[in-house]
Amino acid sequence: MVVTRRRTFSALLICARFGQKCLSWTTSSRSAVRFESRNVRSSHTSLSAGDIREKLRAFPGGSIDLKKRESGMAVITINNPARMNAFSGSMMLELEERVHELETWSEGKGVIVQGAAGTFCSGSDLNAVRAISNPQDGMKMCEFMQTTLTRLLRLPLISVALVEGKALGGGAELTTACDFRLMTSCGVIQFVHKQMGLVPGWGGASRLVHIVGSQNSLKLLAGAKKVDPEFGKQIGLVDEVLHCTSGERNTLDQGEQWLSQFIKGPEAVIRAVKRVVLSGRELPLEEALTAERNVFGTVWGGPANLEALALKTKHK
Ligand SMILES: CCC(=O)SCCNC(=O)CCNC(=O)[C@H](O)C(C)(C)COP(=O)(O)OP(=O)(O)OC[C@H]1O[C@@H](n2cnc3c(N)ncnc32)[C@H](O)[C@@H]1OP(=O)(O)O
Repeated sequence: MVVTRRRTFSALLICARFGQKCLSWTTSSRSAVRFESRNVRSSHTSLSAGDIREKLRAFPGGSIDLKKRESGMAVITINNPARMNAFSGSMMLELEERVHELETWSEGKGVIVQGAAGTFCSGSDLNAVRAISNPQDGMKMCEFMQTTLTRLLRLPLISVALVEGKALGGGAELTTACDFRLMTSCGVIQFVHKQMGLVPGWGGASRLVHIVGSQNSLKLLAGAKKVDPEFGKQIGLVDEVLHCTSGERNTLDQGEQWLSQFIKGPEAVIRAVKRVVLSGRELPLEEALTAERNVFGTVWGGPANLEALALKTKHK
């Protein structure tokens, strides 16, 4: 973990070797984030992550399952069907472990995040929420989930949230921590926080503004508006609508088929694509341009590039 204290947003370091440490910046006097090509760590000096782990561990149930395929596609399943895939405390901890596994998976190209048993995720487990309902614990839980979801979004893999059934509260926030959102025709994304007397805290509001803009975000958050596939596509939250069929397998097949069009080819190139988009999304232009050059250097003259040149590839 790297903690560099600064008073402003501006400290930014770009190093030449994108393959290892690439970029790091500090975000405020209270927190620091290190962004590496394969790793993100966040630490708030006034809040201890250690004791929230203990508290989260006290709320077991469900699991976060990860399957990594030889094709370079992984599937994360939010698995707690008895509670509509709500996040228990132990599931929050497990998600962090699964994200770490993906950070160290050098053959990976894509990841699908889905819910078990025909629904996506109903947010945090309300039983755990009741038990840690003081503001300090709430903020620590948010810090923990923000860090994990930021790391999920920054994986060098193209990520897809596969929304079958309902994505509510923290479940809606989770969808925004993926590059794309696919939704079955009977799916719903709803930021129900306002109806719970809350606002998003897992980073979902900040990411939502980047995806759909502030006007649409206000509508979704202040109106706790249900997003069906048609409205989702209209505002740019949903990238593709899938058939609503019975059977989880079928929906996953559709999701995998959709994602496979973007992860064809060598992993070095796919991961480089994700990295240049990530730096464009997260960095000021000058820094993004430098990062882009550095990533370019990792593929220029590389095996895929040389092969394409040898084949005299034409783009008809
Ligand atoms: C980060 C901030 C947050 O995430 S705050 C949490 C936001 N989420 C919510 O408020 C979801 C509340 N739940 C609901 O609205 C409904 O249960 C939904 C998800 C629409 C499903 O409705 P329905 O199909 O009728 O099933 P149901 O209500 O009988 O639920 C089945 C069992 O699942 C449980 N469940 C559901 N959601 C949660 C949750 N978030 N935490 C804990 N348990 C949950 C229900 O209580 C129900 O359990 P049981 O069968 O009564 O034992």
